[in-house]
Amino acid sequence: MLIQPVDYRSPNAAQEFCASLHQTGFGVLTHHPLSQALVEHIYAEWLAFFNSSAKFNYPFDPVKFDGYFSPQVSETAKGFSKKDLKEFFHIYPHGRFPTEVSDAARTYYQQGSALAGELLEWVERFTPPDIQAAYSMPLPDMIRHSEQTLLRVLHYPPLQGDEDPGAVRAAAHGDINLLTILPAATQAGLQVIAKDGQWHDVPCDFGMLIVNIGDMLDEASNGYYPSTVHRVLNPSGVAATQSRVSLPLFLHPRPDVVLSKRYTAQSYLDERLTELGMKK
Ligand SMILES: O=C(O)CCC(=O)C(=O)O
Ligand SMILES: [Fe+2]
Repeated sequence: MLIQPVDYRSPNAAQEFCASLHQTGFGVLTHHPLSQALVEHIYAEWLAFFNSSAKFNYPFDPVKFDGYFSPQVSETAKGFSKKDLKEFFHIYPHGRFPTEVSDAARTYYQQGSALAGELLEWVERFTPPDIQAAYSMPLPDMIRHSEQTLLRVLHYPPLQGDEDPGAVRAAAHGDINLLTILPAATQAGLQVIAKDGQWHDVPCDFGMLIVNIGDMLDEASNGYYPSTVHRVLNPSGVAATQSRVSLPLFLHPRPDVVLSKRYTAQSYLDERLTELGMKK
């Protein structure tokens, strides 16, 4: 297995976890503080939301970037021509939130952001001094009072058999932000690419928390923490007839934060969203 799960409660958790992030761009935590019951509640009620027409009342806002993104407006990964087979809803503190669901996802936003902030402290602590010296500020300061962190509720619909050949649930991509935390989804399918170019399944036992480095942290750490390309495969067999729901939280710095000599968080995000076809 490429990625060894780390028990959040273990005395060496921070060190082992950061070693995994350094080596693979990914880390997996067991026995972490996020409530599995809360996650399951969100999966169930948002699946019902995606299966209803209420979602159309919240069309995505091209400026604020909140709301419902249909499969027709979904992302096209960098270097790909087909849109991913997914629909999703973007939750921001300042954005719209459906009246059809409970506030569970809002609660998760708070708790997930707090945990992601703690994991960013771990990352800071286990950054080698020469790399750390180039951070424009300590990593936890980059997210202080940030309003940019994004909770995405993702629905991959059952496959109908008439999908565009070559279209996949999530084509190979790197995340744009600092750090992503992702509870194990309702189905397997997430894979990560290793240095030798082989694809590996990411451990996804229900209850695990998957964490990965995004491009902004790769940029700020000069590649010490690599943003690793990952994808979600199309299922076959019975799983193809079922939905997959997942819940990535993308930890973002404030827009003015300097990432490197080349980029602020804002200039980096603008460039990447343009590449994704999400910003004109
Ligand atoms: O659905 C998943 O398991 C991963 C989603 C993902 O990689 C993304 O939205 O960036
Ligand atoms: Fe991703």
